[in-house]
Amino acid sequence: MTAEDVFSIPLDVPFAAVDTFIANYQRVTRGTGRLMLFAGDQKVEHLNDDFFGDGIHEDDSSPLHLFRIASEGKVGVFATQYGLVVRYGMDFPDIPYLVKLNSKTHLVKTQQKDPYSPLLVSVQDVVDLRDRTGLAIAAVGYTIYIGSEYESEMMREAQQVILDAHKNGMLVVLWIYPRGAAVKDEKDPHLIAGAAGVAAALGADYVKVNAPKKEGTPSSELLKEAVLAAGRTKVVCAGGSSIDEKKFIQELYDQIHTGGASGNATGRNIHQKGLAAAVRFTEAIYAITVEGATVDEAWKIYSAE
Ligand SMILES: O=P(O)(O)OC[C@H]1O[C@](O)(COP(=O)(O)O)[C@@H](O)[C@@H]1O
Repeated sequence: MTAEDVFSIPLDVPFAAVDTFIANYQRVTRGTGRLMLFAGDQKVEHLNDDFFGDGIHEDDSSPLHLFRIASEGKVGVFATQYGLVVRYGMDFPDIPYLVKLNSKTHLVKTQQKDPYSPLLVSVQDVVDLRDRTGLAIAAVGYTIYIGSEYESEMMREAQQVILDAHKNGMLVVLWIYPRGAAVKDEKDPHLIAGAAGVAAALGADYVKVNAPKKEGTPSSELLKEAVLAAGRTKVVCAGGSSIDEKKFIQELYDQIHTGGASGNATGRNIHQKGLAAAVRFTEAIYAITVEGATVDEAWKIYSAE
């Protein structure tokens, strides 16, 4: 264990919120610090492309599928937008939630305009919902596109989100993507490490980055620079489009055990499956991420009918 692995409560969590912060951390990581984040924010991010069409199970065509998976599967935290939480949360009170505070669609391409994704809902709205309903809203999330001409506005909002969330005992996951006309290679390992460093400087608990890529070096090796740059902010990697399950499990294992990642943020690879397979895949991912399973053990969990 290094000095970076030690769980410490950030100093912007006031005394009155410390117990809530610790309880949320314990709940979403089972006390391991490793986060299995089930990403269900693509209804906005990718419109219906991720939910309907070739290779996507028909179960995925309704938002209910996301909630069923999060409820029946093994998930550290389920990330989705505020509107979905208020529409379905009454039927799924046991899910640990992360409310994604900003989102944008993919219709306007970065060649047309630099991305900007302002807040849709405030931390206070989320706190009010949590306190009024008793839902287990353990965290909030925010996406920053560094390199965009609007990065300063997103950074300022993200900083405020962290202050407000910590004041209320909630964890914060920042999604940070280098993106926009100024960015030549979004997956450049040095740039991804820069994104991880931005999250550390803002005081995020977790940062979600894309897995770095560079010809000739395994991605998990490249990830080490980002994990070092992030320091006490823990790094989790994005899932990406659906791939072969065994390959996914191996990549995740390598990200954690070679790259030093503290978990994963996975959407399509889970929810594009039918309910039973999706639930089994959450169990396999959870086993690798939180329970220290090997690739073979996780594969057995997924492939057992
Ligand atoms: O596993 P997935 O489906 O890639 O989801 C992980 C995350 O990546 C996103 O899909 C966004 O990624 P992009 O902006 O690169 O498309 C988020 O919506 C989601 O939280």
